[in-house]
Amino acid sequence: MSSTKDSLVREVAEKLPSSGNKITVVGIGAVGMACAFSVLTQNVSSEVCLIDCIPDKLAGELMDLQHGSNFLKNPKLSAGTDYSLTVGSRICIVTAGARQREGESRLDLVQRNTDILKGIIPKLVQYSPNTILLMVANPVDIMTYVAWKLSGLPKNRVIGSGTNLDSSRFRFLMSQKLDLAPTSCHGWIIGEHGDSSVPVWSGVNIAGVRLREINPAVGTPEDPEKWNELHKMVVDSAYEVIKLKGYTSWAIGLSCADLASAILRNESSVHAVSTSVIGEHSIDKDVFLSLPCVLNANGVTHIVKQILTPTEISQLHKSANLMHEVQTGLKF
Ligand SMILES: NC(=O)C1=CN([C@@H]2O[C@H](COP(=O)(O)OP(=O)(O)OC[C@H]3O[C@@H](n4cnc5c(N)ncnc54)[C@H](O)[C@@H]3O)[C@@H](O)[C@H]2O)C=CC1
Ligand SMILES: CC(=O)C(=O)O
Repeated sequence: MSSTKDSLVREVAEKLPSSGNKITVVGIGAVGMACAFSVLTQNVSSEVCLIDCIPDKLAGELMDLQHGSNFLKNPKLSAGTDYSLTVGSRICIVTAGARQREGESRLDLVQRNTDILKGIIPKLVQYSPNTILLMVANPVDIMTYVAWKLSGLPKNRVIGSGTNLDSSRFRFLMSQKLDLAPTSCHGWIIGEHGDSSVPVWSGVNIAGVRLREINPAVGTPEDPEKWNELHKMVVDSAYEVIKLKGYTSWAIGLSCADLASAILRNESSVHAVSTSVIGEHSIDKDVFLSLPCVLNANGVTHIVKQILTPTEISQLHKSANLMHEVQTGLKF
């Protein structure tokens, strides 16, 4: 007797195994789930695979998302500890790792998270040799360098979420000070995603009107309006949120969905992401830091040659030197 399904539908052609826009999220803690949720609710991808080392948590998160399928666009979801599930991923978002406890800096996590990546990156590349790695675990610039080394992938396909988040925080804070929408406030934070990040005050503008043309002291200690406090608030943001709720999640999840969308849609849009910066702005260290990058289906294909002031270049060099110093002591 034929099954109900066989009586209902007749196969006329083979189903394709994948949508072609599969995203894997490794590490399904607060950040990983915020990434997955943002990707799904914003229709960035219709196929999401979750990987972690805790089977029950994976099963629970998978069921919870599946129960919401009717309110999404019928996504194909999978989850497990077995990396064969990740096969054919266009993007792998790597959030697995320890997070800062209150008072810890991102750099304090470096060896712990390097050790974790050793067990993750080779397996991702084994099952998805054409993938783009989007690194999120902290300290993200160094983890991006480590992932590049462990993966054997070309540099353009190993990207760190970098200061896309810091730039968003900056633009939000600007919007509060000017009573304008964040998307109308233009400003870039480059360098380290962390304490040595660099605000590009020389370029901060609204509708092409640079704030430095109105007030040449913007972003300097001499400024009576103390605009430079905005950058301090950006640097303090993660510490503040971690103190209040234990971790940060929603903004980084949205930031990663924004980056994944640029890649899958082959947008060639410009984002502050962590990339190899040796040779940029005379940096002579083999480190990854954020600069404005053109993102598309081949990862980072161009770096925007931002015109920086001598102060901004010197701050960027400090970021690069710090990353290099920490990298030199790494065991991997
Ligand atoms: N780049 C950025 O802008 C941001 C980075 N982060 C970083 O993201 C990372 C994750 O943060 P949370 O999600 O809050 O931490 P969490 O503790 O909530 O989640 C981490 C997850 O990783 C999993 N994991 C650990 N080792 C693993 C392994 N070997 N294989 C697979 N899964 C493994 C854990 O089981 C857990 O589910 C941290 O390093 C944090 O500092 C957090 C916010 C922003
Ligand atoms: C934790 C972290 O890196 C952030 O929220 O910026």
